[in-house]
Amino acid sequence: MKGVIQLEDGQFFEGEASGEWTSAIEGEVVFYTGMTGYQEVLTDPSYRGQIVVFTYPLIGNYGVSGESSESGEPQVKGAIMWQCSDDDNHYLADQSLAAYMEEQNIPYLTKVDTRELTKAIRTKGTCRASIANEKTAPVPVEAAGQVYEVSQKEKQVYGEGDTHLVLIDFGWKQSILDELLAGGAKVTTLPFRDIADIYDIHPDGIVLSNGPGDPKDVTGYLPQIKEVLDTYPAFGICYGHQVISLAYGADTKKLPFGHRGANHPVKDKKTNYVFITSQNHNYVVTSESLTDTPLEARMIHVNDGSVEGVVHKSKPIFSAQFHPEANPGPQDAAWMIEEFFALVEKKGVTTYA
Ligand SMILES: NC(=O)CC[C@H](N)C(=O)O
Repeated sequence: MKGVIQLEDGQFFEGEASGEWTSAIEGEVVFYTGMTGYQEVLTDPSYRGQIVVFTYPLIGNYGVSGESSESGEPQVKGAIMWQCSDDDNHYLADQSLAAYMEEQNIPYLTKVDTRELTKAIRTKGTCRASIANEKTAPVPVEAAGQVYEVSQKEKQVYGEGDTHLVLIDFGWKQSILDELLAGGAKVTTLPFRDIADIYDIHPDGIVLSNGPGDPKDVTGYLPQIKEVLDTYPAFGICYGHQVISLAYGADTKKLPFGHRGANHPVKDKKTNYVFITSQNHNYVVTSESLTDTPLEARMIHVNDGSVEGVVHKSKPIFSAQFHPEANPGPQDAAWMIEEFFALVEKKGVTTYA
């Protein structure tokens, strides 16, 4: 059956639809360049409500496994691929990607020229798009507040380690929790709306999670978040990094088409090392806005010079715009999580060098 994705500016790309739809599926369209990691992308709460274009032509070649989801449900609104595999030959696979997409009711198009579509997004910038059986113009509204949908309602405790960390929930990924548990922590996940409860928990440190949409959606909570940051050692990942920066008075802006993939080079200004990172973000902290804050840019994206991580000049607080927990992607930045543990456990901060 025919399927069409149309962008806000009227450009459209035809392919095959995974179903017959009574109305168009709409969302912000973004592209992901990794060859692997499709299951993590589809289930990462940071992708909430987005339509993801996979630029690598064959998606799904190692199937879908119960172990690899980043949350309990698919988070994307839809997906665009050249080819979606109906094979699942990997020994850990439970089902093929095509079967998973159908079972989970994720609308998708195949046989779309994803390279051409990606070039259109790069030229026009991130925008809304619609997927339908016939050409349909998307309604040009800006979706907002997805972070309120994905941050869980109740706090929850995981693990029994001696180091107690609170994971501030803006829509945390399973692999961030897994890394903290693997490091030997007991982890309490706490919805950002309940951040004031942290003083009853008395953690050794806090991790601010990833999350969907614009970090300014949580502007009303920034004064409370700053007080908490002033009190506990903190590490921010992606959305968490943006929130730390906003809380200390820096600003964020939307990139023209974001960074999403598994091969983004980042330079650490402290050591001059460049490492390859997994990324998934639309927004960045603007470097000029850091000038009058107690933060400084430590990590820089090698391709476009944007801020990829900050460090507080006098407090034990640092952050990454990328994903040190990887999943999908390379684990070159895993040292940052070790560094955070060292900071919290006061063993003296190490570096990966
Ligand atoms: N992965 C994330 O946490 C994404 C952060 C934010 N939603 C952005 O797009 O920039």
